[in-house]
Amino acid sequence: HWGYGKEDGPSVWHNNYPVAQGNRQSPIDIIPQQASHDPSLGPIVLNYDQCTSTNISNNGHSVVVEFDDSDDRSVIQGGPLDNPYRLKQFHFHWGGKGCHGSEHTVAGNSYASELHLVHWNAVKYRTFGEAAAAPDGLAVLGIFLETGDDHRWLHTITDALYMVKFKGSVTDFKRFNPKCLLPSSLQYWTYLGSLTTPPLHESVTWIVLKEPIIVSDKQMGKFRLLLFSGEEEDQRKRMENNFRPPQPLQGRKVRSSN
Ligand SMILES: COc1cc(C[n+]2ccc3cc(OS(N)(=O)=O)ccc3c2)cc(OC)c1OC
Ligand SMILES: [Zn+2]
Repeated sequence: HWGYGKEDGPSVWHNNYPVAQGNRQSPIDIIPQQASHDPSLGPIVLNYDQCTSTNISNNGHSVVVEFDDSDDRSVIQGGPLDNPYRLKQFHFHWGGKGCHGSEHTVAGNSYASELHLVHWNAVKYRTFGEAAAAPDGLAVLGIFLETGDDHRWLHTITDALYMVKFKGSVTDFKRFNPKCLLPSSLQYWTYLGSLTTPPLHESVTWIVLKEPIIVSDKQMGKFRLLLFSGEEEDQRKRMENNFRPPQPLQGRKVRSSN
């Protein structure tokens, strides 16, 4: 199976997932000066108010908050998107103590962590899996986390992490509205890419916010109490550095909202 270690990490994923060497892989290094400003790019609109989070779990790669995506209560639309895309889950990628762990980088600089809100095109496709295999199936909103002061609302998530320490653990996590994790500006970069973990499907319209949110070292430290390993495994492997490094741009254009 795949992971983030020396033997099973991003450098060998192509053995089982050849698309890893495809021409629209993610993440990428975003170079702001090379992004083309596109006045036709409208603002992104997030309707998360009826948000319907269901549970929080440790899938052995990250911590994931799932949503009930049986209707259009939580959607993202506008910007580069032709349809509303339905929120399915969000999860994080982070580094080791004091190291950086974001997936996208900005002019070669990485942030402490990166939050991904994963949405699927329920107008054109019947299921997430079907959408995940289609070039316009998914839209992932990426938000950088930078260390500084405590984040007022991230506690709701970090306080629940002890309940999902081991791979395969899941617990109820209701009525969490991810709107509280957004920065003040929704200015973004957008480009066509892929899932950043296997199966690495090239089905993602990426929308990466320019403004990071600020979280404390202490809050980031709680993510590192999670384990890649299951309760029954004898070696405990701390969950950290669960990020894929930037991939070749392959001639793609990154567009910038104004
Ligand atoms: C619910 O069904 C699926 C769940 C998943 C779980 N999954 C796996 C990998 C993912 C990688 C992701 O990559 S990221 N880091 O770019 O956001 C996002 C969501 C993911 C969700 C994958 C599927 O097919 C690809 C599914 O359809 C069969
Ligand atoms: Zn991700």
